[in-house]
Amino acid sequence: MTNTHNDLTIAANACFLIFGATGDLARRKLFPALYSLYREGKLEEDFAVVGIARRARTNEEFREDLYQSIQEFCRYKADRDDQWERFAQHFEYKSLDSSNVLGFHELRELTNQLDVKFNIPGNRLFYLALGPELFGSVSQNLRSGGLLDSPGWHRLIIEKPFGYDLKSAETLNAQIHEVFKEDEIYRIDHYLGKEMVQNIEAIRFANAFFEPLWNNKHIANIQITLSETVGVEERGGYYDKSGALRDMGQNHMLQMVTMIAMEPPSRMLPEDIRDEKVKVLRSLRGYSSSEEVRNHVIRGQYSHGSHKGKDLPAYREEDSVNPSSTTETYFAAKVYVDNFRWAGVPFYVRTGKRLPVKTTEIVVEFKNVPENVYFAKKSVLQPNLLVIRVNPMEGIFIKINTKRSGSESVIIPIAMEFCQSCEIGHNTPEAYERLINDAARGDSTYFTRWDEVALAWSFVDRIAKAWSEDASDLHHYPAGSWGPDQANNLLADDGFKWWPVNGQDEDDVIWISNKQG
Ligand SMILES: NC(=O)C1=CN([C@@H]2O[C@H](COP(=O)(O)OP(=O)(O)OC[C@H]3O[C@@H](n4cnc5c(N)ncnc54)[C@H](OP(=O)(O)O)[C@@H]3O)[C@@H](O)[C@H]2O)C=CC1
Ligand SMILES: O=C1O[C@H](COP(=O)(O)O)[C@@H](O)[C@H](O)[C@H]1O
Repeated sequence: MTNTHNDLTIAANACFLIFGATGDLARRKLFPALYSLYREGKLEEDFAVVGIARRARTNEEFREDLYQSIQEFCRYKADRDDQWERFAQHFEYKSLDSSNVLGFHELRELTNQLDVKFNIPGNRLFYLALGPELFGSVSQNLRSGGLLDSPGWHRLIIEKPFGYDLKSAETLNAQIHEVFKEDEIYRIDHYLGKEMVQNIEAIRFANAFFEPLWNNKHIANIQITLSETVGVEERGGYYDKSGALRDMGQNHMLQMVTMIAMEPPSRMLPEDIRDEKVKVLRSLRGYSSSEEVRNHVIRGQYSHGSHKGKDLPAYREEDSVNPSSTTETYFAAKVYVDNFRWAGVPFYVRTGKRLPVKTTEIVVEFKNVPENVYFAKKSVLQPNLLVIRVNPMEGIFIKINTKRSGSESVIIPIAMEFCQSCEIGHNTPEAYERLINDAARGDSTYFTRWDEVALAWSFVDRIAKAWSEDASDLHHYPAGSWGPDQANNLLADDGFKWWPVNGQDEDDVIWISNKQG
């Protein structure tokens, strides 16, 4: 296997045009990412950023918003010193309505001037941090307004959701393709920018003791949990139309399944990796009938509850949510990848809002040794686990069995943990930081290609269709709980259980960890 990922140290030399520059995503993620890249030398002095939105802002006001966003959300804090002044002078604001081509000619003039001012060879990175209804028209306006006439490369980063279902995604894709070629389109799935999701490749392909066991002969099941403590916050309007399956399942969840299940690519090149991911998506067993869906997918919606003593409203009481909504805020599914490697191995996946803990974790449960011939009378052997902790804690642990020291044959489980975030602390780049840097360097490995998106929608659409026909299987769970009990039966029916996240509640396990305290 050849590793041909681009050199991470190359600095971007481009004009970034951020559409939606006064919005939540820009403030919480994009500006902090750009500042971190600057502090780390991945942006040098030959770049410019134009923030675009409708509301009026002077450049000074925009730079003040930028400063506040960095103070609040960036892993580096800024001082109002020369370095800050140098950084801020790369930012300009342009007020325009993106759905209308009128302002785009002026935008082109502005970017041409910035090219000269900052010695940029016409490279353009367009970031659409806008509502999805604007993605198509903005792409068209970029062309009509002459923004694609500059020398250099032109790339489009597009936010999720990429469509609402396969049909709408196809329409959107066709609109964008009228303007941009596939290799110029960078569809964001920010989970692919997370350190430990990217680390899956290394864990699998750089370790002699994992890859030979990475198949249905040795793996009993895979569990992926994306749990959130938050509710829908200010996004009730969007979320009530989307639900957990579209919001997290179609993208982040299935992307993690592909990273775990894909075959080793022949080279670590974007297209080779994406080809392997597509094969996994093609192998997903589709559930079509209502009965199949009910047997394999559990959905839930949070009702009134509490978390850490705080009273929490029901989903139906949240702002901009239909009071009789049947939108799921939770789903758990048993997924099969029907190929030679994974035949018969269930992938149990679950995600939900208002669960007890914020965590993203992947558990690989290995099959037991053939027979517990030696220790059965005294000990119950626990399965070996490999646990990849993605979020918020980053790291891995493995759980193995060993003889209790001094005993004759008492077997005890030991968890050996490497807490990566404990080692490097705030130096872990944020997902958006990596992804913006990758797009600026032309590395599309951790962005989703159209065929991945389309296949993921095909899988999700069937479930969504069955659900839309009959909502009687929507279970209500108290906010602050682990979701509907029915999700436990998915595993119990196969003789498994959800492993506690973060290794919590496992009193009998001895931990060996680099964590302090
Ligand atoms: N926020 C988040 O954490 C995440 C967001 N996303 C996606 O990112 C995108 C942006 O989300 P978010 O920042 O939360 O949304 P916001 O509603 O906070 O921001 C929307 C932005 O778009 C601008 N805008 C809206 N209409 C126009 C228009 N016609 N012309 C120019 N600018 C316009 C708004 O500014 P103004 O009103 O001044 O025009 C504002 O800057 C969405 O697609 C969302 O789904 C994806 C994952 C996470
Ligand atoms: O894309 C989304 O992701 C967030 C969770 O992201 P994380 O990085 O904090 O785990 C989720 O809250 C949101 O609903 C969804 O749109």
